[in-house]
Amino acid sequence: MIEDTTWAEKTAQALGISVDRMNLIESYLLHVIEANKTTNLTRIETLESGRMLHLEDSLSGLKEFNKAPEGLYGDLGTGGGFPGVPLSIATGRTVLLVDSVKKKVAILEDIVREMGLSKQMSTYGGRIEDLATEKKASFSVLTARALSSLSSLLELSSPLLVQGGQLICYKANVEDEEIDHVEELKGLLAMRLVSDRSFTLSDGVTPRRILVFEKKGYPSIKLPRRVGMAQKRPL
Ligand SMILES: C[S@@+](CC[C@H](N)C(=O)[O-])C[C@H]1O[C@@H](n2cnc3c(N)ncnc32)[C@H](O)[C@@H]1O
Repeated sequence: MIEDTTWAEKTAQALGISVDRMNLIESYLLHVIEANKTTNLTRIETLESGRMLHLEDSLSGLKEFNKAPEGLYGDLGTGGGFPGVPLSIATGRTVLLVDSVKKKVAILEDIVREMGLSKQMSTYGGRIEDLATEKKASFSVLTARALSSLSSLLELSSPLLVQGGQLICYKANVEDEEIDHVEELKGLLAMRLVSDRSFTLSDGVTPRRILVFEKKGYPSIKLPRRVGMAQKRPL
């Protein structure tokens, strides 16, 4: 119990957020771990590993997130709500949690309601490509962790973003070829790399790379392509 308090306090201080918000973020993780006993939301099952691999990791992009333009925020392929829920609680920014698996989204909806966070968080149970048709050029910031290759992420995000809107990608190791490839797709997708930061999580070994892309101009192909194409047949 004493150790739990210390973790939330230490993390809150390191990140410059209030202890109350950090406690709420940790409480969300506990809800996810509980729900995970009956439905597969995440492969992470313990509080200790969840603190690092879900909470610390989700919040590791705060620096980039805080610089993103004001406006609608969406977490693409949110799964158990990461990084969307921790980022939303930490900053007070409203979020749309997007995932194609309706069962997962229904559980997130329940947790969010139970925690009294429904005003700040809503869900979309469907594919990103369909959201792009329904809410074209509506988002100022998007996040994506453990979702797809960079080229697929840029293709899925471009039609959703307003001009100057940003996509924050949480990646592990990225090959130079993948970066070169998205450079080549810059004109086609109207998405350009604006920041790139690499580090390890607090265990000293888990690699993390945060890449931020900005929408500038208009894609030279019609987006979204047919549902599934961006991930099955990346450009
Ligand atoms: C590996 S999980 C990552 C979950 C979470 N972002 C995390 O880092 O813990 C990827 C999630 O993306 C969702 N997903 C994949 N492709 C999608 C698409 N085209 N539209 C909506 N959701 C998608 C999957 O259902 C899955 O829940």
